[in-house]
Amino acid sequence: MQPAATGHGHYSEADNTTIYQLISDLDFRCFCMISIPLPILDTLLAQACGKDGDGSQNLEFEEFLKILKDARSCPTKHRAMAFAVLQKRHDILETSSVESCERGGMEPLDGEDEARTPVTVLSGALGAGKTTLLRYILEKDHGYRIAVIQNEFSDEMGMEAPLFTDSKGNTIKDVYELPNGCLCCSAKDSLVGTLDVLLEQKSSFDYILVEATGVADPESICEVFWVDEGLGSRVYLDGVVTLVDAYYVLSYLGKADEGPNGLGLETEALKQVACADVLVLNKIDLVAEEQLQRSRATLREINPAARILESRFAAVSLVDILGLRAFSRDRLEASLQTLCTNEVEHGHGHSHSHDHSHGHSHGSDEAAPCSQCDTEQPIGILHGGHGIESVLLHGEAETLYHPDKVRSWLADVLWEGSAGFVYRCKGLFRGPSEEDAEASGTEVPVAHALQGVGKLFEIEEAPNASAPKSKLLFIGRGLKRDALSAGLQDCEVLSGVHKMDSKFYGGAARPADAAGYDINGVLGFLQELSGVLCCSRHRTPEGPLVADVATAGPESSSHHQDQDLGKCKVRLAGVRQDEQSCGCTEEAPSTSSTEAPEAPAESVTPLHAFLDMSESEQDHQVHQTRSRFDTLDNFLSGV
Ligand SMILES: Nc1nc2c(ncn2[C@@H]2O[C@H](COP(=O)(O)OP(=O)(O)OP(=O)(O)O)[C@@H](O)[C@H]2O)c(=O)[nH]1
Repeated sequence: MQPAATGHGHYSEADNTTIYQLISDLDFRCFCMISIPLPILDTLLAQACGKDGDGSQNLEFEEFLKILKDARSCPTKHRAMAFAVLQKRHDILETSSVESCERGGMEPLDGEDEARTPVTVLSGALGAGKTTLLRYILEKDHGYRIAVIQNEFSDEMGMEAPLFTDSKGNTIKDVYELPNGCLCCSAKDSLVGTLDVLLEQKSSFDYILVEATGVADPESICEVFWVDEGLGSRVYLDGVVTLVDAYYVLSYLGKADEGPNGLGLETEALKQVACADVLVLNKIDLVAEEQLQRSRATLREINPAARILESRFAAVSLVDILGLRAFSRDRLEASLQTLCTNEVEHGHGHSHSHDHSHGHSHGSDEAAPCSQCDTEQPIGILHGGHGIESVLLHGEAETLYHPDKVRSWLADVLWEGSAGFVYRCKGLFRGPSEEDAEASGTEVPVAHALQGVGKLFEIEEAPNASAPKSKLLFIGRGLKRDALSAGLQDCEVLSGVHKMDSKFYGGAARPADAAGYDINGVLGFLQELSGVLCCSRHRTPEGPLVADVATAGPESSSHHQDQDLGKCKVRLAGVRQDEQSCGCTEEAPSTSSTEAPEAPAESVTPLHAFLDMSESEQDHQVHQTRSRFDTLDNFLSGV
């Protein structure tokens, strides 16, 4: 198959008849790496669908068609995430853990709530009191008709399915036990299946409680509700309630000091705390007040945004754990208000840490604003000796953040781990509305709500929330606060420039500023990555350079058969402006519209140079380059 390019460095406008051919020969992984402008996606889809009838497609083709449809069905603002879907499908990343951000419906949207059933996930370490809480809930007169999904980790550990009764002593029939396996692993499919079955007979209940095993990773469970589009239209995650055994909590969580290599159950326990919306510190009858205080402080350190309740035999007020709408945009405000921070100069790398376990605690039932931290500073770091930290980023009152840039940045943070391991993130930030950002960039700031669990996140406008200052909270392990701070700073809407140029440059003044490389570098990179590009380029009347990346195809599909992340890294590194070998220049080239782009003589960072770097330097380089690549995505999608 011959590419559409007419020769080295000579490109023609995309020829629709060849697009499908080109793309179908592409290594999908290469394809995934490229942001595809929507019109191109349409063309691809049309071409692919046109191919439908001729009986020549195979399984791979059908998969490809589905990918295209998925990508196309994403609203424009989610397109970047559609590519994550592609990535996921084809396991592009080493970790195989890039997850789709296609939200299945985690957050109850206005007007949709009634049609959907709330789900509360009960998590907590082994023996912390989950079943006790479940029983307590079911026996209360709460007005909900609750269905229960339980999960036992193994037959050996599993007992007879316990009998649950309601407030009138009647046996509850809607109790479903999932087969062997941990909910976050092998039993995940069973959970989806069980929910499907349950939802078929929705008339008998209006609330679902899922009790996870003590070793379940809550992130993975939340994904079920977030990622599964079919489910998401019928259920929403109301909140994650984590039971904590007051007797064991300190020793349990303290063990995580052993570091990432010593991960055992304590890591899951930490995650369960980190991901919680509500923490129930149970079994307080077994501990002295002093231990209780330290436990509260520890929990507060790990998850400063969660509400902490205390209980004996899980007796808590049900309004504090059910019907939380914890992922609701409008609830974010209140949850963020409880956070206090300490000082780090925004963007200047000057930092202090601050251990909240000393001097003051926040009380048990509600985190009141902290008197010691009432002067809000740009970044707050809260951490103790358990290895989990929280970083709270603050924006200046007048600073706006571009939602698409924030998405790209978060994709990098959550999927690439560029700023540590983030278990949970949430926040509100001020920025132009999506509409404004996509159109002319006229800014009428609105609040945008961020919710993230594990690698999944969602950003939505939150018109009802007031965000006088942007606040983003990250909870995780090994968080790099400077990287987080710098990343957020990169998302700022630059005054005066954004309005004029954001459509093309994602807020930066010039292409070189926006992406850190010029179009020759871009083309060289894409060419190297994917073979040959069909491109045209021209200058707009205002002067900026616009590239139409129509499609890309390899010289031969086998060329990329063995492409793995390592090689992608090298190729990605090839577009770095500071890599002389990539041929990039800082200024936008002055080539006229009729000129074909010159492919750089050497578009790849020499492998030996890359390999000679330390792992952290490599990661840094890849991170840098990926950010630029994301900016390139913005750039191209604005064309
Ligand atoms: N003293 C005391 N015991 C409690 C309390 N809450 C629960 N228990 C007991 O702790 C034990 C474990 O409680 P469960 O509710 O089964 O704990 P679980 O989290 O469901 O346990 P797994 O399913 O094994 O993960 C039971 O014997 C409970 O009666 C409490 O507040 N105080």
